Amino acid sequence: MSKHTPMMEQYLKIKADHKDAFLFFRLGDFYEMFFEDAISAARELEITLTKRDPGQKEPIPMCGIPYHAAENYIKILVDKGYKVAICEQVEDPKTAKGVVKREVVQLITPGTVMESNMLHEGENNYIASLSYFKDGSHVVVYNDLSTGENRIALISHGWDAVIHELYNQPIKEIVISSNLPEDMQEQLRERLNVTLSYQDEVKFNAEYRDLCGNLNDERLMKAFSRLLNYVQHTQKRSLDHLQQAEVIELNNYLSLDMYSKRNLELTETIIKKGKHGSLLWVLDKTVTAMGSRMLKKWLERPLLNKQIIEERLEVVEGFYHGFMERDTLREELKSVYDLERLSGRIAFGNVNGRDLIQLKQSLEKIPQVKSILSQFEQKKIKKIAQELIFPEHLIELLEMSLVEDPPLSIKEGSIIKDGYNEQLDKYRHASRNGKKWIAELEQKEKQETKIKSLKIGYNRVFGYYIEITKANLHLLPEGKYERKQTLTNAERYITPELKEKEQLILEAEEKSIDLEYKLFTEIREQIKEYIPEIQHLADVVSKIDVLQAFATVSEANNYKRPKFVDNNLAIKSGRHPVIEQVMKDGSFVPNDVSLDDNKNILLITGPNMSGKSTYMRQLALTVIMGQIGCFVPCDRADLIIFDQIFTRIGAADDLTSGQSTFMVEMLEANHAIANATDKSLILLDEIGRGTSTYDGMALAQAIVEYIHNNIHAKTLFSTHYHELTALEESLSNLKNIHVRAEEYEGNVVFLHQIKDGAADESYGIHVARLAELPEALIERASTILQQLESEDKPATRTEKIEAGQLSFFVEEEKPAKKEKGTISNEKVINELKNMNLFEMTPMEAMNELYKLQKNARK
Ligand SMILES: Nc1ncnc2c1ncn2[C@@H]1O[C@H](COP(=O)(O)OP(=O)(O)OP(=O)(O)O)[C@@H](O)[C@H]1O
Repeated sequence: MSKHTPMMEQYLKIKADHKDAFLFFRLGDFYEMFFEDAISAARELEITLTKRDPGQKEPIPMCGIPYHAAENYIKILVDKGYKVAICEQVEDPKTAKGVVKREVVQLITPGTVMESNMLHEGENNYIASLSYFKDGSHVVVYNDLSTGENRIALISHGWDAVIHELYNQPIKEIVISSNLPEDMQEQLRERLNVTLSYQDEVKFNAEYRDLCGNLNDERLMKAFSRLLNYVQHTQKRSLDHLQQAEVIELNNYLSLDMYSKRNLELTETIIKKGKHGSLLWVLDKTVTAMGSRMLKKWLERPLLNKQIIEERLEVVEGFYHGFMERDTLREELKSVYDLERLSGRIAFGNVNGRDLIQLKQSLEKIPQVKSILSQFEQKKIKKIAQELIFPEHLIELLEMSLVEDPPLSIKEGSIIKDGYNEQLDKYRHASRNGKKWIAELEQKEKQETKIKSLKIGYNRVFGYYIEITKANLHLLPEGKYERKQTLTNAERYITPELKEKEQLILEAEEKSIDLEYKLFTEIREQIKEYIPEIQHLADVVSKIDVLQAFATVSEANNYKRPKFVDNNLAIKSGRHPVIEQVMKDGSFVPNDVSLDDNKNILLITGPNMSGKSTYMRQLALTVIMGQIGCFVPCDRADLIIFDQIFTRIGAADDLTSGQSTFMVEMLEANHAIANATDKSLILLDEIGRGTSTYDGMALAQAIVEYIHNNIHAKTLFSTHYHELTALEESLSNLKNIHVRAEEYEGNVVFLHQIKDGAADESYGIHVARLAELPEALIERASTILQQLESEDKPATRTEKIEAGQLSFFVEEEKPAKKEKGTISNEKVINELKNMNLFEMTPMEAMNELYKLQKNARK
């Protein structure tokens, strides 16, 4: 015998199929949760935990929420990464025999929400699927259910590349096979902060054929099926708006690894994780939510194809010069609603009348947008105007059928226009006539009874009634009306005629509401046919919006159209697009950059805080802006099309990865070295500072040499190791530059100007003074510095290099700059004796050993 009631049995059975979701179990006007779900939901939603059958030996924990307020609670849970299974009563309780039948009608998960209050306007909400194949390749599918977008990428360079690809995308949930090794699952959870879902079935369903378009790789089809199977399993309804899968050819885009996406703060800042302060924040002058989403996608995938970049720049230039027309264009675009998400809701079946009016108003704007575009001189802009094809019949349909200001609900009538449907007109006529008859009756009765305050009212319980105040009751002839209700100050009456009319009016109203609902759903079905056209239109409008935004931001900040050249990168008076905005007062100091094949490594020295990292970042951001087709912050730019950007910049240490600062530094450097080509841009900021001086300097030098000799990538390398500036003599393609600072009355003045040659001083102590460290401490540091400088002992860094210590990493030994005394064998033995091996890193030990051996051989 089961210890549970039949309803509880039903609950447990359904819950068993939805173990990873909160089961919202419909009981009358509430969604109830039981057992563990109730305990967790009470905690997460801050609602009261109660007990079912409290008298029993083992009462069941329970909590509930009113069904009409469910959306807010679902949002809280989904935002926290949980899933919610909505279990409804699927038969009428009045006619049900035994326990009412219940079923899960929808599974709401972080990646599949459709409700607009759970989505961010300018951001996609992706659910992704990840599949791996025996040949070592992986396939990632991105789907945004709210817009219908489907995109697929094949990644053939192993697992790391998958993480780099997925990083920083607005993914809320990833569908994987339950066989994916646990450590990989862990990385997805930790690094990407997403909900993981499992779908092992990847069978290709014939229904998906249209969505697959021209996918011809079995791996892509399988991965896509994983996603579609899951989405269908969770949504259990029409997904007609899903668009044909588009393959992302990763080789067509500038590749930005995870570190660069983060370090360059393209779409969000490192610390606050917000848009404010990112490059997106500066560039986002779009006026539609669709445009804003497209801009973000462009920023994440800058182009490699010069022709497409030039086409975008061409349009931006056209918009740039036609500023009056651009202003008008922006105004018109502002009234175009989110066509992508509207079409998603149409297919999904959750649009209301207001959404459809927004659709109509947006479509009505298109002819104006078209006509403004055709006023621009630029041919490419005129061409875009022709791409704005919009379904005129749809406007007619919406115009004919819907009132201008429909209510939010689609079940209470007042949506459909008079004249659209004959039957509806008849019902409305009957109801209006009935109401007119009642108004006339009121006048007639007033005259007959001479009671001026007599009125006819209506309430849901008694229907229509005649109301007479107690003070006037004496004027009413006995038995004229039938008494229905007594109030403190009045009596309410009815008459058979009034009830007869009431019957007619109510019947007509009820029928017209039902009919309106039916007509509305029919209109919605008809609109579904237009979804591909609306989506195409949305795409073109988004593109126009992004390109006008580029022109707007370029004009406002005096950016210049870049020229793309093959070899010699030259930027005149370049600026950092974000910092110059933050500084606002125009005090940002512009700097030139020159990188050619003969001098493709710039070694940057200069005091702390002088602007080394800023200079490096500004180059990367300029390159990215150019390759997305935007003008760039400078007076003139000859840019090269880079295939990849690698960065190791700033203090953006990856605390979540559980790695030490130095390890992260090495990982990032290694990633660059392993993947960069001579078409890549590498930015390395103070490599080696995370370890002991010698280790750090040795590694820094070895890395520069490696890039110089083997990779030939354009590289910016900043360092505090002044000793490295000597490399200019041995590495022919390396050039020293420095950021200028001057000392004035004992203080350092940062000029933020880049000059040729190496910096002569480090000014570290001056910066410490700026940071207001105690004066006594600063003085002590100055004394120690003087001592160190005057001692000139073998341990000074310059000497280490000159003694050849670092040539362990160098194939060809550098000529020593100055003669320094050699170390005698006795000294070697003494040094060996004094060496404290337990306090040395392996690298330090190796360096020492090498040095000793070298000296012993002399
Ligand atoms: N070109 C410039 N014009 C005006 N201000 C600048 C410029 N470059 C940098 N700065 C200012 O100087 C500050 C420090 O810059 P940055 O972090 O690039 O210095 P750094 O040399 O890399 O310092 P550290 O060596 O300590 O990392 C920036 O936050 C910015 O406010």
